Amino acid sequence: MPSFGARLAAEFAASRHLCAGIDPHAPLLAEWGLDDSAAGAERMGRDVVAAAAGVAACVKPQISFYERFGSAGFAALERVFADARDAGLLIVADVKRGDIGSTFAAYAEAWLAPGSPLEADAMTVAPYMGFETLSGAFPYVRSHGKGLFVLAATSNPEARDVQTAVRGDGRTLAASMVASANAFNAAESSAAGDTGADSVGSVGVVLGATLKLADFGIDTAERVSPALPVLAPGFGHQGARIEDAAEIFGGIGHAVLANESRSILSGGGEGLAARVRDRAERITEALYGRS
Ligand SMILES: O=C(O)c1cc(=O)[nH]c(=O)n1[C@@H]1O[C@H](COP(=O)(O)O)[C@@H](O)[C@H]1O
Repeated sequence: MPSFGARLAAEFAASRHLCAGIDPHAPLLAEWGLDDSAAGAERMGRDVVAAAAGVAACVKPQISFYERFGSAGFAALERVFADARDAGLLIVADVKRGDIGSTFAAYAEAWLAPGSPLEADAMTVAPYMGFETLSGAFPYVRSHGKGLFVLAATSNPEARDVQTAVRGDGRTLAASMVASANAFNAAESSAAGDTGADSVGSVGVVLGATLKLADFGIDTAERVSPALPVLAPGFGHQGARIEDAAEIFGGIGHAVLANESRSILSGGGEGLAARVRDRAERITEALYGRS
């Protein structure tokens, strides 16, 4: 299995940078004429997968909306994942897990181990118990083509106080997560002898598109090798404009996955495919000046 970074690099080479969010909020299910149930959430998820196939780089199911329904929700999610795998879409499980190392390792097993019922390609992780607590996921990253997206500078306004806090070494908490992800990727690529100019790391960060990243101590002009994958939520409903992606992310924009969830899902199931295609074209145009 190629590394997650290599699989992302293939998506970027095909100019695919959209991450289609699967967030079955109750009001959206109602708008789609679906029940607020595991079956409704499954239908919406599978429809997003069908619309995103060949158009988006990945789908990002937000697990909370499935967890609401207990075991039925997880069974529904397994079928959404199966469709995504069949469609060749990368699956980013938005689980935002974080814990002491030994427990985190079990979360990593649940979401990243080959053959696990909920096997995804990458998961979102909360590093606020220490970046090193994430190490239980590293064997899946190293040997099974899996990836992580580490929360660094999140799109929500409440995050600012915590994530701009300055550590003893002078770095903001957000910038230290970026540095840790870059250091992991650099060490892995040199161990693997994969230092090509187009190489992409397997451990990325979450940077909200709603933010002025400089305020978080993040230097977007700094191009690193391997490239740092950036999962960028905040477009659409939270106010950031996909047209501004190049301006927001600067030199690190070429490895951005632009996520939109509610703005793609709202308006009912009918126009879904057109909305997904529209966002995919717009992000390509924003990053490359063409669609
Ligand atoms: O990790 C995430 O995906 C995430 C991080 C962040 O900083 N902000 C953020 O909104 N998200 C997720 O991205 C999605 C955004 O949804 P919309 O605002 O509807 O596009 C939700 O699933 C959030 O949980």
